[in-house]
Amino acid sequence: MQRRASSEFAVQCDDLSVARGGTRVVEGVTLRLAAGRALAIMGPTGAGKSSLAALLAGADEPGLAVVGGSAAVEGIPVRARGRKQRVRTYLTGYLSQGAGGELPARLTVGEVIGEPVTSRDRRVNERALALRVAGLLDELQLPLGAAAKYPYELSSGMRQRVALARALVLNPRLFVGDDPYANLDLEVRKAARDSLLRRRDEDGMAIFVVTNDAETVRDLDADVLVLRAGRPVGFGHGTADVLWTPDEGARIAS
Ligand SMILES: Nc1ncnc2c1ncn2[C@@H]1O[C@H](COP(=O)(O)OP(=O)(O)OP(=O)(O)O)[C@@H](O)[C@H]1O
Repeated sequence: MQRRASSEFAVQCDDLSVARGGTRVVEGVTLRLAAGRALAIMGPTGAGKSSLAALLAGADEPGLAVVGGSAAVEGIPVRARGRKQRVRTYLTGYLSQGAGGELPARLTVGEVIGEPVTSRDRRVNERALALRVAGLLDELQLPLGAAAKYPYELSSGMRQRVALARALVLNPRLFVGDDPYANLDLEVRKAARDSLLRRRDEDGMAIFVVTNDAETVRDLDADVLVLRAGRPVGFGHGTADVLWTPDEGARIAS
């Protein structure tokens, strides 16, 4: 598939509202994420963080829909269907919440990682793909031999890294990661972080993460948007200088 020129913003939402199964779970979110930058969505459980991430990543979930305002990824509206939708999902790497536990059981790890490529292009150069998969395994500190194994043969931390490799295999313009370091111990977490940062700094990949971990925010030098019950209640750069909406400011001070 042809790559398009990157647009000014990897993600642009204006007064966006999102419903899941008919219930509004995100209300009135306006945000910008530029190429080469990172944005962290924070907030308590049920705030709508995963719903927003899934919508922007183009998750295949029938009940998830824009019900107000607009959102675009790399300039392509998320409401667009057909070819535009395919291009948008091609440009986006998505690591969903719990992705490591939901890898296709019947594929080998090599096939799992390569699937975003093989499912889009049947005439793939197998050798080039095998090299790309091997490069990702190495980068994420997985043994080369893991490519021939099945997901159930790996630890949960290894499966999480396989899911991350799969999200990165198409060299996305936007990475959407929902709790990306779940199940990773400190050492491999550093490898995962370095892969994200290298793509951000060298290729201009934008990073959109759902996390409540201040260290992750600091590592990524991320802007922060805090959601509560679907509504934006705080915004800032890093966790130290978040500007709160008046209601939330009073709530936090009290
Ligand atoms: N698959 C689903 N179908 C319908 N409603 C859902 C689904 N998943 C989540 N919800 C609902 O959507 C709302 C927002 O949930 P969401 O998972 O987006 O929040 P979250 O901030 O990511 O929470 P958490 O930190 O617990 O993952 C919640 O009320 C939740 O019950």
